[in-house]
Amino acid sequence: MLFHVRMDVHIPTDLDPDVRAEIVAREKGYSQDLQRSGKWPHIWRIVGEYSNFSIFDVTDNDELHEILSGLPLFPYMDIAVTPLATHPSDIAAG
Ligand SMILES: O=C(O)CC1=CCC(=O)O1
Repeated sequence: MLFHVRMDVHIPTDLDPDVRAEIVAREKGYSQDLQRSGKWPHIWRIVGEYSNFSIFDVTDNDELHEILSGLPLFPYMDIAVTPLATHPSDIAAG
């Protein structure tokens, strides 16, 4: 199942810089492992915002929830999930 996910990051400005750097580094590793596995095939920075648009390719809602709630930055994010279905005009879908 494909999902479009928007993540808006709001790290408190008073968070210790070393703690912030450690969380952001863990986030990168977590994300890149999932990208390599094929479960997170796209991630795009939204221009001018500390936000991203991502595509997830997972088995079901529960797997997506597990992945998103495991993000090191999860406590500092607003997340919006949109499930995707095949468009009848998509030539790639046949
Ligand atoms: O910077 C972001 O958009 C938050 C994020 C998600 C995965 C990652 O590496 O950073």
